[in-house]
Amino acid sequence: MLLEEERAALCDVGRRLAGTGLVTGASGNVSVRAGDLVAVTPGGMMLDRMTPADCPVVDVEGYLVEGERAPSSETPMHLALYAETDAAAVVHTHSTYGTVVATTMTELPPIHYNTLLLGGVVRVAEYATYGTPELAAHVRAAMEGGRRAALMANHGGVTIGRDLEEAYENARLLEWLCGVYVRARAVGEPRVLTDEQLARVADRMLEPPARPRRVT
Ligand SMILES: C[C@H](O)[C@@H](O)[C@@H](O)C(=O)COP(=O)(O)O
Repeated sequence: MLLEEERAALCDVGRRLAGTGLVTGASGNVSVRAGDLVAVTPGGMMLDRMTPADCPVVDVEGYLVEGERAPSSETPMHLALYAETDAAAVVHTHSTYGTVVATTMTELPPIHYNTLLLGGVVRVAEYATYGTPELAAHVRAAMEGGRRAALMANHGGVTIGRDLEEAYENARLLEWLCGVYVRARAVGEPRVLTDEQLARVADRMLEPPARPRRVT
C-alpha cells in the first residue's frame, strides 16, 4: 500500500479531531504530502471511522493514484496550499468557535499574541461554495504572507503545518484563539493588541532562549 504510514497517521488525527470536537459527523478533512503524492481523507466519511485503506492517494495534480474511495471534496484546496506554501499537511475543521468567527468577522482580531504562532492575524477567506476552485483560491489568498491558518467565511477553519502534528496543533490553537475571542466579547470589549505590541512579541519570539542565570 502506498503511503501506508501517512494514511495511518490521517486516521489517528481524524480520531483526535473528532474526539476534541473540532469536527463532527462527516465534516472536516485532512491530508499529508510525501513528495509528489498526497494522502487525503475520503469524501463524506466520519473522520473517526476511517481505516488507512479508506484514504485515497492522489498526485499533486489531483489525479487518483491509489484507493477505492473518492478523495475529499476539498482536495483542490489542500493541493492549492501545497502548491503555494511549505506545507506538508493540511487540516480543515468545522470547529465551533472558529465557525462563529468565520460567520461574523473578516479577521480574528489579535487580542492574544499567540496569533503570531499562526503567522500573524488570521484572516477570513471570502465565501465560496465548498469544494470549488474559487474557495481554494480564496483560502490561498487568505494565507498569503506566511500564515499557517485561515478561517473560511460561513464554513470553518484550515491550518497547515510542516508535518501532520504541526497542522493538527495549529488547528487546536486556532480554535483556542477563536474561543478566547468569542468569550471575551461576551464579557466586554476585548483590547486588541496594536501592531507595535505584536511586533515586540514577534522580536522576542525570535530571540534565542535566555541562558539560565544564578539567582543570588
Ligand atoms: C459538505 C462538506 O461537508 C464540506 O463542508 C467540506 O468542507 C467538509 O468539511 C467535508 O467534505 P469531505 O467529506 O468531502 O471531505
